[in-house]
Amino acid sequence: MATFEPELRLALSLAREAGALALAYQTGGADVMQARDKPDDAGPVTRADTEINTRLVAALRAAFPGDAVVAEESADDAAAAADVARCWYIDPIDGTAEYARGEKCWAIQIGLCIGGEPVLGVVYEAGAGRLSWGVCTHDRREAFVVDDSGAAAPLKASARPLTELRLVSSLSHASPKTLEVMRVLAIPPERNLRLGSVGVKVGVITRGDADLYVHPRSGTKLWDTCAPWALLRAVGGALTDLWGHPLTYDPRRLGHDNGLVASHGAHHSEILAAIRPLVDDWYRSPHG
Ligand SMILES: Nc1ncnc2c1ncn2[C@@H]1O[C@H](COP(=O)(O)O)[C@@H](OP(=O)(O)O)[C@H]1O
Ligand SMILES: [Mg+2]
Repeated sequence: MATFEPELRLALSLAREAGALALAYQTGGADVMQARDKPDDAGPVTRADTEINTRLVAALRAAFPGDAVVAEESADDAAAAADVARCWYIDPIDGTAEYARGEKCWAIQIGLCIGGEPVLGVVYEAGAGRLSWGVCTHDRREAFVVDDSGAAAPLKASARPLTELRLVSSLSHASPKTLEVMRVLAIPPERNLRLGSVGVKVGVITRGDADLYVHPRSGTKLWDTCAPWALLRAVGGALTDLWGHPLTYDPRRLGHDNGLVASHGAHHSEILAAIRPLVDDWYRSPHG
């Protein structure tokens, strides 16, 4: 039986350790965080991103030497993972822009894909004191959220009807296309919660506090979605590109160039159908 207990235990302890380091640096202020911009408009990076990246990659390689590890701040060698069945995708800090501004909506994300399918995910929102984990395999389907006191509760997505959908969307990478999505789905502004980090946004759906996350543009990468998608799969949610195609986890193609639609699952196909005329209008054909 594949329960992935050793993998889960290690990922949880690494995430907690990394979260403590990131919080210590964030509390230290700008001089300690050392935020700078990556080349080619790739967004900000801080000392916590690079140091946590190094620690997580080393620990996972040591514990599981046969596995591939693809991590945001050392992704130049990602293509070498293409022929390895088990691949970890690591985002040392997702929502770095928010982290560097001293906000709370960022997360340490550790995900494991097997044969291109996310089976295990840990998303630690250290600033918010919330750690979510999920395992979704043939033998085990479980997802929990644990607070800093250690109290754990099972994750459970909502099944709010199409007429009452609550949206989560990007804070730092907003797109005017989101307003068009809100118009066709009749979602008023007060039902659009804007937050940093894919893991934080998907986390809101896995706790039933929102139903839908749309990122109507490129820019997210496999390490942004792997761990959150494992959580969402475990609670019966859905995640596709804007056309409804499943996401592919091939380390030779790191970008989700066709956007993201994550939902509680119950109305995913209706949501895709409602936004399809917009999507067709935005792009002549799926690219990437
Ligand atoms: N248009 C875009 N350009 C660059 N990066 C983008 C992007 N849209 C999303 N991302 C990346 O996707 C992640 C989630 O974005 P957001 O928090 O806005 O939802 C962030 O990862 P990092 O914070 O790990 O760099 C961010 O950099
Ligand atoms: Mg990220």
